[in-house]
Amino acid sequence: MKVLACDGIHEDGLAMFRDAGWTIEISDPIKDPAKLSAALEGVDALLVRSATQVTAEAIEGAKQLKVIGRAGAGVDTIDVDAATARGIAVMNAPDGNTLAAAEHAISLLFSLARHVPKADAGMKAGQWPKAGLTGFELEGKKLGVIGLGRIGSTVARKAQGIGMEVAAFDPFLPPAAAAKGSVPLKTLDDLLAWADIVTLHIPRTKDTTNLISEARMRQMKKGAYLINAARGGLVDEDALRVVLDEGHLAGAALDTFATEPLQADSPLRAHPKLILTPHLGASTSEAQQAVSTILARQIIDFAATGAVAGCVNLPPLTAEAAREVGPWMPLMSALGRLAVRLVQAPTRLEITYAGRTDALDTRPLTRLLVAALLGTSSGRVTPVNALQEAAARGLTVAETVGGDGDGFDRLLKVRVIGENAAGVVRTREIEATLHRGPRVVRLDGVEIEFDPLAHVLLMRNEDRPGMIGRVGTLLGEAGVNIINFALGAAGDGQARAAITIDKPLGDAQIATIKAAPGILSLQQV
Ligand SMILES: NC(=O)c1ccc[n+]([C@@H]2O[C@H](COP(=O)([O-])OP(=O)(O)OC[C@H]3O[C@@H](n4cnc5c(N)ncnc54)[C@H](O)[C@@H]3O)[C@@H](O)[C@H]2O)c1
Ligand SMILES: O=C(O)CC[C@@H](O)C(=O)O
Repeated sequence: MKVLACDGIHEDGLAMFRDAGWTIEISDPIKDPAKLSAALEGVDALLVRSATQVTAEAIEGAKQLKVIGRAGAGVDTIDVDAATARGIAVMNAPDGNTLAAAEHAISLLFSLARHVPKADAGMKAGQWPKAGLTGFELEGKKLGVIGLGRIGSTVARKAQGIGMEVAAFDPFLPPAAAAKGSVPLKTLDDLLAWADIVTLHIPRTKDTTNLISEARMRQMKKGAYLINAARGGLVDEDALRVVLDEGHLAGAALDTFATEPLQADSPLRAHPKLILTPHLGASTSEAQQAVSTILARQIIDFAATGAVAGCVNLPPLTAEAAREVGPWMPLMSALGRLAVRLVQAPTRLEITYAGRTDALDTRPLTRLLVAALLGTSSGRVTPVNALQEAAARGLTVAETVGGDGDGFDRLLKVRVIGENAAGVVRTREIEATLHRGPRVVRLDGVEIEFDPLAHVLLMRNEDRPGMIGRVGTLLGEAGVNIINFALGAAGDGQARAAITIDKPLGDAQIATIKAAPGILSLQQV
């Protein structure tokens, strides 16, 4: 497995990849999508911070890429929709830099209150710039936090610690979290009108872009301050200069910008009421060590066991749950491939997990079966995009959990339904379990047992003596060994057989057996 690490990923995480046997390629930020696309050739996992933009174009041809890992929180630099459509998992490590980002926001708060950057610049320029740098005290001032998630709530706690009055706006906060928090919630309008300082801690999305528009800045108190250490594009930068010039806002501190790096000639750089830092929120050695190692653990485990943590486009699966579903995974893939051989172009798939299902997380199993079923025909389908692809291709997937295991500890029933070219609806049913490995135990209600991972011939024949011998002779003549011959009476004068063989048959050999008297159908799966 190979990882491409861009943007300066901390060595400790890279060492974990090396220890797990991965090959590592380290790169400076790759800004050109065509260059990134070329660099992704043969890469299984891409690691980025905020500099490398992972666009749809960049990952379009990345055949081997399985995971994009963001060593940090915001995934706005990654086209997650494009990654999902290509079946690529996107992971982040937001817990690793919460403290660093919160502390940086607090440092900007103090810098604004006490003019630290201006004082420092004046001193370095040979002045004694005391006059004009009178600040204000933070204790007793009102801090309005927009976004009370990991970073926002940490900022709130620290600001309360220095005696500030804190309130927040976060319409998406789960009610339980809102109820137990010590930070009162306000509407955005009320918060803007109430706060002496407003600090942003929300992701950049379609809905939050330019959230702090000129109109919103004008809702803030005259003489108030604004801090954006979350994401560029949340604040209208042109409007900010206008309200600062007019004196409506007294100052602002920005760590993040609509375009990064900020252009050398940006008018923001020269503004006397602005404090600027170059996206330093996560730049502590502790945070970089943490995000890199958290991400490495998540990606290594995902590749090795299927455990899913910190993934924005797959449901989580704990290591314990992954251990439980792990043995079922080869069976699911095999059943997906078998289902589509039985009914080509299916329109409906019904999966029932019966028997003991309490500890079984069925979501990854269903995704795996659907991925195998759809991936057989075309395109790159993985558990990440399986359900999306199913919907796009007109395949309805229904999952039922529970029901009688029919004597098995766990029994999996797969019904696959589709129409042939003549409009005839076909329904086939497979029942399978794990018993000394993957086992199909019934096919269309007939008890025949076989290993769906092996080379298998599925046969329908007239239920009369001599059939086994006839087929055995023909296979022997074809130089093929029979490993197992499972036969079951279908009750309609016909029998079903699953013949496990040691190597696949060629088309001509299949045609010869099919033509034998009494053989009604023969299919190699
Ligand atoms: N400057 C940096 O280096 C740096 C470092 C880390 C994170 N960040 C930024 O900080 C953001 C927040 O990180 P986090 O770990 O706290 O994320 P989080 O998901 O824990 O919290 C985000 C909060 O914002 C809320 N929210 C979403 N949309 C909102 C809206 N329109 N109005 C109000 N609240 C809204 C959510 O409900 C959530 O509670 C990240 O998305 C990232 O962009 C920046
Ligand atoms: O990697 C960085 O320096 C910034 C990361 C930060 O913006 C994040 O979203 O986690």
